[in-house]
Amino acid sequence: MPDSHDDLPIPLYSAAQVRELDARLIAAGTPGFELMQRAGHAAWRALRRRWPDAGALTVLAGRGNNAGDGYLVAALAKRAGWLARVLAVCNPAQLQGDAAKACDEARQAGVEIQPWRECARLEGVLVDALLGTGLSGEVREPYAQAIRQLNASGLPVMAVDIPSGLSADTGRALGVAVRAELTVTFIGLKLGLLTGDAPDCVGALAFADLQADPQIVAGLPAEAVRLAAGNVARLAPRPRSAHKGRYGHLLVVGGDRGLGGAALLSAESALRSGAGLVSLATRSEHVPAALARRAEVMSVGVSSANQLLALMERVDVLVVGPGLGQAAWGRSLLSAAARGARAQIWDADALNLLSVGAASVPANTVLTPHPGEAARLLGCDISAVQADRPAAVRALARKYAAVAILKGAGSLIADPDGRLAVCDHGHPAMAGAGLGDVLAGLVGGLLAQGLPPFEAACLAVWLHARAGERLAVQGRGLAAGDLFPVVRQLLEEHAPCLN
Ligand SMILES: NC(=O)C1=CN([C@@H]2O[C@H](COP(=O)(O)OP(=O)(O)OC[C@H]3O[C@@H](n4cnc5c(N)ncnc54)[C@H](OP(=O)(O)O)[C@@H]3O)[C@@H](O)[C@H]2O)[C@H](O)CC1
Ligand SMILES: [K+]
Repeated sequence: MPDSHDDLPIPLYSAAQVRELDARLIAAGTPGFELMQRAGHAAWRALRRRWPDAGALTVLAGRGNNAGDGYLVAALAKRAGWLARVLAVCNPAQLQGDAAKACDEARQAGVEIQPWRECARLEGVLVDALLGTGLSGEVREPYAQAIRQLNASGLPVMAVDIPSGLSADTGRALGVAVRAELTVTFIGLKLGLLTGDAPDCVGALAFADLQADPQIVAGLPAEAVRLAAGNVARLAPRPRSAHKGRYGHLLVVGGDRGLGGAALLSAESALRSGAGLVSLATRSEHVPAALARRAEVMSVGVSSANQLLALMERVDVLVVGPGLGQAAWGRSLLSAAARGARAQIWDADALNLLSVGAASVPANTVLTPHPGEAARLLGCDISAVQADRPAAVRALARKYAAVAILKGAGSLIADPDGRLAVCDHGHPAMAGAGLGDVLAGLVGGLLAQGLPPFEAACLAVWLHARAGERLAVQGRGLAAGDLFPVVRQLLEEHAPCLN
């Protein structure tokens, strides 16, 4: 396994699962202290790679095995001729088992071990070995104060296994969390390193498998998978005899008065992602502009549910919601769509109307809420959604018996059978108008080409996030429509159209 956070489909574990992995490896004959020594070496290697000339480090150590890792990093640094100090947040005499052994190793190497004080002098690279997967509940004092001091120091920070204060299961900062430049995590990638507050805390992520027996690791079911080129679905190459009838007919329903652009963005996104035919059912006043902008989209003015039902006869996939509004027009069209037997994507106002019981979700639907919409759908507040994003997206999938995409930092995809995927690509510049419309159209376009709902949702989220990332790092302001050519290019790279 590479020790860098490469674009690989790595399984994601909960804290309990990683502890179980630890126990299985030890039961299979690898002593716990051996694992800790490997962790110490992996962390020290990653630190030296990133800060080769630092020459000094200060470890902030707690009282569990996470601290043990930190003591061993200090011992290795000292032996390499670096200045190495450990500031112990709790009395080292309280250390037990492997952590106590690690502390002895640091002492024998000549590491200076002092009690941590708020006024303690910090120098060199700071090593966060306060809390790891043993964190439970909001961070207590004096750990919280140590974390605040570390974050305020302005010095480079490496987190051991997980930034202290970050929940390994949910990615939420439990009161306060370390903001690291680099996190070195061991044996199993934790789900909480990729979603929620993690993008603000983890920094660059390095992964070290500690030479764990792959068979033992594979023997433990993972909590989720990280989406990567290696595990997102691929569209089948197209035969030279391909014709548009083979790639689905998608209908976008939306665009109430003043909201026509959202629906058109979705339609164009579906078109650009390869759907065979794309229609747009919208307010009549938007039709001339839609035809002018995208003649390839068959735009039709609709004003009644019956008109929509007639259109639905001819299509394979529906995208309902972009610019739908929540007035009578949008309500009547959503109630018609809900009677459809086709695969559907419910986005934006379709979700808001769903949350007030204006319609019920048909089978084969993909829901694409952002955290606010998810909170309304679950009848809770947004802080509860963000407090445990994996639980929230799973609850949505179960409640509506649908595939659910929970957008936001570290987008999550769940299906009613319990599958869970995380996409840790993306960029803050993507928090803008229209990006959701483009994603909804992209999911629809992939469904129209025959991908099952969960696979279509995962591939769409991954393409959308990668495209946004590629554009944002070019330093350009990001308009939603800018994604179209980049998504197309990524699709071609990932799943070439021709053999
Ligand atoms: N399998 C692996 O991946 C390996 C992991 N290693 C390292 O081990 C840690 C996990 O070590 P563990 O001892 O289980 O737990 P921690 O070190 O994370 O922390 C336990 C101590 O933290 C205190 N604690 C817990 N919650 C809080 C809180 N909210 N506020 C303050 N303090 C808290 C807890 O105190 P209690 O009073 O609650 O007991 C414990 O003292 C893992 O992350 C890796 O770094 C191995 O080294 C290598 C293999
Ligand atoms: K830590």
